[in-house]
Amino acid sequence: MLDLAFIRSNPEAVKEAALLKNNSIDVDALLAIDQQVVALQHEVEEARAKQNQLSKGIQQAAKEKNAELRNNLIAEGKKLAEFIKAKEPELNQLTEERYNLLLMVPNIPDPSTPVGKDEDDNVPFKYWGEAPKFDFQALDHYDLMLKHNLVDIERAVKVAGSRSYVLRGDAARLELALINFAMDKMSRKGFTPLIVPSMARDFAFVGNGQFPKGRDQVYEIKDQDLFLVGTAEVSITGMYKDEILKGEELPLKFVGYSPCFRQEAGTYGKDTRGVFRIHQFNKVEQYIICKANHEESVFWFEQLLQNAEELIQELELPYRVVNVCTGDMGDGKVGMYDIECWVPSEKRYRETHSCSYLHDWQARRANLRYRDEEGKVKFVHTLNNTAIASPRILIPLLETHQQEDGSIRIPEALRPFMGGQEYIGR
Ligand SMILES: Nc1ncnc2c1ncn2[C@@H]1O[C@H](COS(=O)(=O)NC(=O)[C@@H](N)CO)[C@@H](O)[C@H]1O
Repeated sequence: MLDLAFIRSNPEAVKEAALLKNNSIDVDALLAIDQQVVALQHEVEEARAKQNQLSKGIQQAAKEKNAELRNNLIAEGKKLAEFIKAKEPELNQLTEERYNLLLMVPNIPDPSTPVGKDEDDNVPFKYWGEAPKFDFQALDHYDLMLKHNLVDIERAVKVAGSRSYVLRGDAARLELALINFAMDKMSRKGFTPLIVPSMARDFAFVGNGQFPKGRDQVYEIKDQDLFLVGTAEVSITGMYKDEILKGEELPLKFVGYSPCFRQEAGTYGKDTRGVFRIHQFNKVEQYIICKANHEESVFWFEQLLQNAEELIQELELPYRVVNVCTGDMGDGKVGMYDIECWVPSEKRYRETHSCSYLHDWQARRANLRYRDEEGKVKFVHTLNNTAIASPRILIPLLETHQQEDGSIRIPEALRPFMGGQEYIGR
């Protein structure tokens, strides 16, 4: 959510952002409702002020035993009370309408964001590692998993329906190793490890921006104000709601693990082979709450990206980083980088990480605030990036490190988390 004062004084900038982000918000309609709310608020406050004066006058008239004046003033007070009673429902309804429109207003993208329609317009700006050259018939991740009995999709589908999977044997151990590898490295970087709820209340999804627009992607717990999170970002965004943090305790740096659940509505038929796009997966999430300062946000944006790059480099996976364009970045982002790992079987890069900074767009929605050194209460800035998301990361990992004998080399960095094991399938 943007500051209403900013929208009032910069309608054109907001309209431009909406256009760039394929966002259909009608800024003029929002401002028209806003003017009605302000006018009505003014009328009701004036009436209340008059009521206060009248009650003083009534007391005074009673003291002076002036019954006629007292009765006139009481009658006037009744008329005012009726006026307020009549206006309040209209004021509440318009205020709610304005709030619901405010939730649909996109953030202003940073000028460095490429203008574009969709992911095809994202701009790669960094490459790392050489795509492996196999002098043997390389297998894709699903065939590798079947070969080593590392997955059971049929039985998973029996239990949980489409886009589900069972990881078996060393794949199950590999996923846990990857989660521990990420949590361990990020903890040593001073990020506080969290294991957060995968169920959260509506306000947390409004807070991170998943609601109202992305409601169709979320599983709901029947008859409770609880929904399954698609990312620990939702749970962490909700944790500090309504608190006022001390400036000196910022930035808060979290590395949060949670199972993640996504309906993947609208992706029918896409990425149906293997474990690329599934309804439940595990993710280790980097999350920053920092002071409301653009330079500080940009610093952490680069840091979160670098943290993820270090993890991927230790996994010895070739990747590239793309600057996500305005049409693909979503409403809340000021800036967004995706990391895409090379997938040999597809001979292309595929997204494995997504890094964003949002200024105070989430903080306004979730009411996350801090007191700065001058004692002023402000909304914080928030940022997030994937550290590791599995099993998707297993795809480049298994394919890239497959050997001619069909075994899979476990990267050095992961071995301590796999009991020192060096290969799968040997
Ligand atoms: N349906 C899915 N199946 C498997 N992995 C997924 C799925 N959706 C997302 N992921 C993984 O989770 C990563 C982050 O998801 S994201 O929506 O892009 N971004 C976020 O959730 C942010 N909170 C940063 O992690 C993706 O890059 C991908 O690696």
